Amino acid sequence: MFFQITKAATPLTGCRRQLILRSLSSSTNNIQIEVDNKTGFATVSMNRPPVNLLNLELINSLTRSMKEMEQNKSRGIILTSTSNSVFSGGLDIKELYRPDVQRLREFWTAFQDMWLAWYGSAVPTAALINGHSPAGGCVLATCCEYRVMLPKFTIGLNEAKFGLVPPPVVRISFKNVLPLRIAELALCQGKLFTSNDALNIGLIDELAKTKEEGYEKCVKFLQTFRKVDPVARSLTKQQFRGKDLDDLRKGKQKDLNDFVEHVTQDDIQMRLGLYLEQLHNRKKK
Ligand SMILES: CCCCCCCC/C=C\C/C=C/C(=O)SCCNC(=O)CCNC(=O)[C@H](O)C(C)(C)COP(=O)(O)OP(=O)(O)OC[C@H]1O[C@@H](n2cnc3c(N)ncnc32)[C@H](O)[C@@H]1OP(=O)(O)O
Repeated sequence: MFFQITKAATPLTGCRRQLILRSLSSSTNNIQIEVDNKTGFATVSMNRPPVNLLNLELINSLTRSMKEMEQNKSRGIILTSTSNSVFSGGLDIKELYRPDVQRLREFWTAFQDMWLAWYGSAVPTAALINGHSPAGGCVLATCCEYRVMLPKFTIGLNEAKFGLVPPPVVRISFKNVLPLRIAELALCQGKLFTSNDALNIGLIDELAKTKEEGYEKCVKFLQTFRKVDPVARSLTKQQFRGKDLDDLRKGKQKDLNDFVEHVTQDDIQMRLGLYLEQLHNRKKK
């Protein structure tokens, strides 16, 4: 993939000059990448209005972005969104409801690959959670090594609430961040935590009042690796996450078959249909 590089001021950091890297091969422009001249850190912003739902195309763009930044020897990545109120609304349920099975298989394979790329990234990562982050949004945030969140939003894995069983790939990164008992209870309850509660249980690392402050906190975290050898850092991270990554790599086909079998069940389809309707009618009441 090719990037067009232009210099511009960024809304994130006021007048600090940054390189804006815009994906040319993505016809939807669903990701924006900015590289800070001073720090060399890249900000990857999900840009799929209105609520950054993870459809096949956005998922593929996220995977490609990570691979390219690794190839470019990026020194750190901040994942955020261009929205003012949503980090990511999670999976686009339209991908799961009455699906074309071939596309559903492609969709879940892409999600597995995105998880492998972000959870296993060689580059240090921080999530700047500038809005709600349910389900798939929470998975992305927990794939990162550090989380800074803005107040009065929610984050968590709420799948159980609408009748989905979170597959292993969804549980693992959550479990990597939280004590096991809290993770188990939260998953069984389908609980969404407020920013404050997320801080109290350790689901996020810091709160920030504004996106700019959150950005600075992410930068500060990434800078903690400045004097660490990048290869040693990356191999050490692999030692912690390697088994999880290997388990999915080895079990990819089974995980895919389980996912498709689960999602295409009549009962699950009915629940997904009801949930979509509920979301659509939410504001009419
Ligand atoms: C045994 C192994 C097999 C197991 C297989 C299990 C499968 C599970 C797999 C993976 C785990 C991950 C699952 C998910 O991510 S599912 C998605 C979960 N997400 C949610 O529940 C969030 C729902 N959305 C919201 O709560 C809100 O939209 C919001 C807080 C994100 C944003 O609120 P707001 O800004 O007020 O926006 P709107 O609510 O107005 O939404 C705008 C627009 O978007 C539609 N919409 C919202 N979320 C979704 C969604 N997830 N999928 C599809 N569509 C969505 C919403 O209906 C509006 O559209 P409109 O009605 O047409 O205007």
